[in-house]
Amino acid sequence: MVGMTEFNRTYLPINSYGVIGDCHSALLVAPDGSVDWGCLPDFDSPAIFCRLLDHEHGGYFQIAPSEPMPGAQRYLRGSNVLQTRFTSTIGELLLTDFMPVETLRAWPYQGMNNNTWTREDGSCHCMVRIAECTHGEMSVTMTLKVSPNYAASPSEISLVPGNKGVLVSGGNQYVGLAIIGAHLHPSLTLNVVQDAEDRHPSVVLNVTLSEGERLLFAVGMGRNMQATRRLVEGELHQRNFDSELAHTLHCWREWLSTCNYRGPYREAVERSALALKMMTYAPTGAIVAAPTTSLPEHMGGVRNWDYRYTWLRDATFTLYALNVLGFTDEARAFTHWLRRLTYADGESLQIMYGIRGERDLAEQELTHLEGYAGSSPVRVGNGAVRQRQMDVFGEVLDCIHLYRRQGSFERYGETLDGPLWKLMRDLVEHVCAHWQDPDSGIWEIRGDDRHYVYSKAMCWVALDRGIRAAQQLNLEADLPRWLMVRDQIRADILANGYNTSVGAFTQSYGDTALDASNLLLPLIGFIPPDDPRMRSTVDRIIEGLTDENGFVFRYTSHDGLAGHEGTFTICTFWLVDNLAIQGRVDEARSLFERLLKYAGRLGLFSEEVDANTSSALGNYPQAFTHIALINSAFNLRKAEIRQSEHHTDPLIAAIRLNKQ
Ligand SMILES: OC[C@H]1O[C@H](O[C@H]2O[C@H](CO)[C@@H](O)[C@H](O)[C@H]2O)[C@H](O)[C@@H](O)[C@@H]1O
Repeated sequence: MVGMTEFNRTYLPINSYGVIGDCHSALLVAPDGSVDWGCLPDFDSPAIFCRLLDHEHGGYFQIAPSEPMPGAQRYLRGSNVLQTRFTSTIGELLLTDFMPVETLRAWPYQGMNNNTWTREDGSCHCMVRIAECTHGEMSVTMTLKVSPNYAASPSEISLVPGNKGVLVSGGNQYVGLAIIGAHLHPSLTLNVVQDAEDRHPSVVLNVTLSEGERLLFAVGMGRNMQATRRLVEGELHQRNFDSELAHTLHCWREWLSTCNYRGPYREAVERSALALKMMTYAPTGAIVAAPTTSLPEHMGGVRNWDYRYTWLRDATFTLYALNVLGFTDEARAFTHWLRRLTYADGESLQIMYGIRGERDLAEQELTHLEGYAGSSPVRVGNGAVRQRQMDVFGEVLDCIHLYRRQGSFERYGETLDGPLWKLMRDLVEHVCAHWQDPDSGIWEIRGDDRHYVYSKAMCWVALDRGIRAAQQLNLEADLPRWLMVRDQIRADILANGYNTSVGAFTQSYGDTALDASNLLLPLIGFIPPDDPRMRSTVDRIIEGLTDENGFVFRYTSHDGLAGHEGTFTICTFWLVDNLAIQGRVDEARSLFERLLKYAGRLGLFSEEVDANTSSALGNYPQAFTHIALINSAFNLRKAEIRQSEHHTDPLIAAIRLNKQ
C-alpha cells in the first residue's frame, strides 16, 4: 500500500519526493523531512538510506517536528537547494537541504579514477541539512538510521562526546554525522535506539528550538573509521556551511543563467534542465538514466530496474536536450568519456556502462528488501548491458553530429579527425556489416531478438550522420559503400516496417503491433512529418496506444514479463512533438499541458504514469522524461511561431507588408 497515516508511514507517492544532488550522487527527500534514498558518495554506491525500497528495514535520515505534520517543499529559485517548511499554530520549522558543490562546470573533467570521496579542496562530499525555527517554537526530532549496503549489512553506532556527532559503520561503509551548534542547546538529547530484531540501530535527537535558533547537520562518508572520526570531530565542524550554501546557490544559478530558452513553460523547462544536470557525474562526464533503482513500472509487480548507469541512448538524448538550451560543456565532457571507454570496435561497444566506464554491471536481486510498495524483486546492476541494441550507433553518431553542427569543435579548439573520426568510422562500418541483424530494441525487451523498426531507422541515422561528416569535412571514408547501405536500409524499412493493412509503421518487421518509438521517425529526419505513412502512424498510435488522458503506452504487445506498465511519459512527449510538427498545434499544446499536471509539486517526473490511478511509476527523476519535456516545449514554440507566420490576420499581414 502507498500511503501514510500518522502512526504508520509506509510508501509515499514516487513524485512527492524532492531531490538534491552534487553531480556525484542525488538523494530523495520526502515532504516529511525524511531522506528515504541515498547512495553516497556516488550514484552507484550501495545505498545507506533505502526506506524507499523497504519501509521497515531501510535506513533513513529524518528531521521534522516531533509532532508529525506534513511539510511543504520548494526549490530555492534557479537551484537544486530544497526547502521544506513545517507550519503549526505554535511555530514554524524551515529545513534547508543541499549538497555543496564547488563548481558546476562540466569541464575540465577530472579523470576516470578521480577520488570521488573528496572535493578539490580535500574536504569530503556531503549532505547538509539546516533546521531553523523561523517562528514561535518547535520541538524537533532527528532520526538517523543508516542501513549499509542496501540494508544487507548490520550497522554499529558510536556517539562522539559533547553531542558533536555520530559514527556509523557496517558492510565496509563508514558514515559520519556532524551536529553543528549542539552546544548552544542545553535541552538537546541524543540517544541510540534499537528494536530487538532490527540490525540497524537509530540515533534519535530531540531538541526544542525557539524563533531564530537553528541546528546544522552534515553527513559525509569516510574510507575507514579513523577517517570518519576525523571528519566528524574536525573537518565538518570547521567548514562554513553558510558560505557553502551561498556558493552552491550561486553555482546553480550561474549555470542556469546560460540557458537560452525564452519560450512558454519556462519554469518547467528550467526545472528539467536542473534535474538533468543533477544526473551528470562530474568526475567523468557520464550521465545516469535516473538516480534510483527498482521504483516499479507496475505497482506491486516485477518490472523494477536499476537506472544508476550510463546508457549511450539516454545520455545522448540528454545532451541533445541540454544542447537545445545552449549548454554545451556537458556534451564536451561526455564525448571525452566516450573516447576513453575501452572497446576494440563496434562489436564490443556496449549499450551501457558504469559511470566510470565499467563494463560489468551484473544484475542481482536483493531479496532481503520488500521493494517499493511490495514491488519485488529489487535489482541492482542491469542485465540489459549484455544486449545488442542497434539504435545506439545512430544515437552516438547523431550526438557527435549535433555537437559539430553547433560549432562546438571550433568553440573548444578541437577538430573532428584523428581518434574521434576513427571511432565514428568504426561505428559506421559496424552498422554496414550488422544492420540486418535482429536485436533487443530500444525498449530492451527481454525476449528473442527481432527486427525492430526503430533500431533499423537508427542504423540509417548512423550512416546518414557519418556520410554528412565525411562529405562536409572531406574525411576519409568508403563513401560509395556508405551511400549504398544508407539507401538499402531506407528501402528495407519502407518495404518491411510499414504495414499497409494496419496503416502504420509497426514494432518490428512482419508484425502488426504498434510501437511508440516510431514517433521518432520524423524527428530523426527519416521521413517527413506530413508523409501519409507517418500521419497515419500517428493516428493509429492515438487510437490504439493511448489511455483516457491521451497519454501514450510504448507498446501493448506481450513482452515476456508479468503484469503491465503505465503510459511511458517520453512517448507522450513524442506525440506532442509529432502533433506540433504536423501543424496540429492546439492538440499538441493541450496534450503537453495535460501532461505537465502529472509532475510532482516540485516539477519532477518519473518514467511513467499509471493509467488507472494517475500515480507516478518507475525510476525518479528520470532523465528520459525531462529530456522530452524540454524538446516538446521547444518544438511547440517553433510550431506556434510557424503557425502565427502562416495564419496571420489579413489586416496585420497588410500592415506588415506596408512596413516592408
Ligand atoms: O522494459 C524492460 C527494460 O526496462 C529498462 O529499460 C528502460 O530503461 C532504460 C533506461 O532509461 C531505457 O534506455 C530503455 O529504453 C527502457 O526500456 C531496464 O533498464 C531494462 O533492463 C529492462 O529490460
